[in-house]
Amino acid sequence: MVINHLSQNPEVFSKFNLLKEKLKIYEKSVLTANEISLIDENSKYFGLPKSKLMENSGTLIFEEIMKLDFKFSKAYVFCGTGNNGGDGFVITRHLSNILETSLVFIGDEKNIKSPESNENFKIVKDISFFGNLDYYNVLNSENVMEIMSLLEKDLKLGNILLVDAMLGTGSSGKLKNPYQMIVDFLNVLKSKYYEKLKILSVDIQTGNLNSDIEVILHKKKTNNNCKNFIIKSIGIPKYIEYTIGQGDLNQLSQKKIKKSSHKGQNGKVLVIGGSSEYHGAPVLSALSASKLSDIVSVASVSKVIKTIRNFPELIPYELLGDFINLNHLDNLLDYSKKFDCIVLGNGISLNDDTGDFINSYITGLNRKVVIDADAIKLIDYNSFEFKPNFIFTPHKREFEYMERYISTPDFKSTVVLKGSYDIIFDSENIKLNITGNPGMTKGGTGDILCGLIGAIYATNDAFLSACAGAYINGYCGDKLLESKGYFYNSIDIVDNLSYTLKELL
Ligand SMILES: NC(=O)C1=CN([C@@H]2O[C@H](COP(=O)(O)OP(=O)(O)OC[C@H]3O[C@@H](n4cnc5c(N)ncnc54)[C@H](O)[C@@H]3O)[C@@H](O)[C@H]2O)[C@@H](O)CC1
Ligand SMILES: [K+]
Repeated sequence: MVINHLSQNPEVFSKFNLLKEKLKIYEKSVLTANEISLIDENSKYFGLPKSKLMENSGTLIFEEIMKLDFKFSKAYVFCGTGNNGGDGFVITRHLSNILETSLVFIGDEKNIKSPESNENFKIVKDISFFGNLDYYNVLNSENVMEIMSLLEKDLKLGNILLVDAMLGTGSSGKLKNPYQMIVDFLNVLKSKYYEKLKILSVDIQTGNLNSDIEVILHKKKTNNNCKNFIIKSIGIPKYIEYTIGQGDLNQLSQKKIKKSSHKGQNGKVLVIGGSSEYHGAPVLSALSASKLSDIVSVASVSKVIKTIRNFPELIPYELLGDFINLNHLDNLLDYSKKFDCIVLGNGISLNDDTGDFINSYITGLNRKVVIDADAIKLIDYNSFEFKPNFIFTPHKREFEYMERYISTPDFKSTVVLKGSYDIIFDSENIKLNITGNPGMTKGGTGDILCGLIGAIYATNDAFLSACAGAYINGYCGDKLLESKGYFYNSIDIVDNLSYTLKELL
C-alpha cells in the first residue's frame, strides 16, 4: 500500500530526504523498546505480519547457531511467554531436527501472549511426542532445581548450547522469579562449566545472564549490553520507521486511558483565531477539536462569536473590535492558563495589529501551542525562539517563512509540512504521512487538521500528536473519497471525524 503511494509522488520523497539531510536526522542505529514496538506494530500494518517476522527471526538465529565454532551434543532452549519465547519455539523446531533438544518453557501455557507465539508453541508441543525433543514446563522453584540438575548432568557428558529466549524487548524492570532464579543458576553453571556451556541470547540477554553472544534482531536496542553480538536483518524494510501507521496511534494517551475517562481527562483546548474577514476557520478548527477534547473554547471578535453561539458545544470568549490586537493580550494570556493547548491563527488575518498581538502573546505564553495559517506569516522570526512546545502546521508557501531557521541548533519545535503527503519533523525525528488525497485541498481542511492536532496535543507529546493528527485527518479524507469521490468538503470531514476516531482509537 505504501509503495503505491510513494511511487506516485517521487517528489515528496526528495523533499523528505532534503529535510532529513538539512535537519541532520540520520537513520537510527539504536532503537528504544518504544521505537521497536512501534516498528513491530507498523510492520504488521504495512503488510508484514508478526508471524512472518517471528519465523524469520527463529530461522536466522538457527542459521547463526549452525555457524558457531562450538561443537555441542545437546541444546536447551529456555522460552518465556512473550514473543522472545516465540522466537525460541521456532529455533526449537529447527534444532530438534538435527540433535537432541530440551525445550524449557517458563510460565503457564495459558499466558502465552500472542497468537504467533501460541502457533509456534503448539507445533513444538506436537513434535515432543515424536521424540528428539524433551519438553519441560517450569512453573515454580522446584521445577527450576530439577531442570538445573538435568542440565548439570548433561554438562558432565558433553558440550551444551543454551538458547536464552526468555525475555526480549518486552522486559521491564527487575527480573521477577522464576526468571531471576533461573538466571542466577545459569550464571553459576556458566562459571563452573565455562567452556562446555555456550549461552546464546535471542535479541537481548535476559536480565544479567552471562551470555556469550546476543543475536540482535533488526537493530540494536538501547538495553543491549552483551559485548559479543551480531545484528540480523529480519526483513523489516526501513521505510517503516519513517511512515506513520496504527503503531503510532497505539502510543496515544487515548489508547491507554480506560474508556470511562472522567471530565477533563481528554484535555482543554482554546482556539484563538478569526476576524471580521474570516469567520469559518476557527469554527472548523474548534468543532474538530471538540470531537476529542472535553472543553473547547473559541476566543475571537464579535462577528465570529455570533457564529460560535450557534454551537452549544463551543465556549465563546468575545473580543471587542474587528481584529485581534494588543488590547486583548492580557485577558487572553490570563484566559489561556485555563487550557492545555492553544490553537492559534485560524482565520486570524494578516493585520498589523494582529501581528503585534501574535508576537507578544506567543512569547508570553508557556502552553502547548499549534501555530497555523496567518499566525505563521505574522511571527517576527528574527528574534524568535522555536520552543519545544510549538507545533507549526504550514503548507508549502507558509513554510518558506520559517524554512531557513529549522536547521539552527536552537530549533526545538515540531512542524507538519502539509502537502500531497505531509512531512512531520522535529529536531530529532522525521516521518511521512501517507494518508489523504487530492480531495483534501479544499478550504478548511487545514483548520480541521490543526484543531485535531490541538485536541490530541492536549494529552500527548508534540511529535506524536502532529503525526497522529495528520494521519487521522488524511484517513478521514480517504474514507470520504471511498463514499463521495472527490466531492466532499470540510464540513463532511468534521461530520465524519467521529467515525474515523472511533475506528482508529
Ligand atoms: N520487534 C520486532 O520486530 C520483532 C520482535 N520479535 C521478538 O519479540 C520480542 C519482544 O516480544 P514481547 O514484546 O512479547 O516481549 P518479551 O518476549 O520480551 O516478553 C515480555 C513478557 O515477559 C514478562 N516480563 C516483562 N518484564 C519482566 C520482568 N522484569 N520479569 C519477568 N517477566 C517479565 C511480561 O509479562 C511480558 O509478557 C523481541 O525481543 C523479539 O525477540 C520477533 O518475534 C520478531 C520481530
Ligand atoms: K532473550
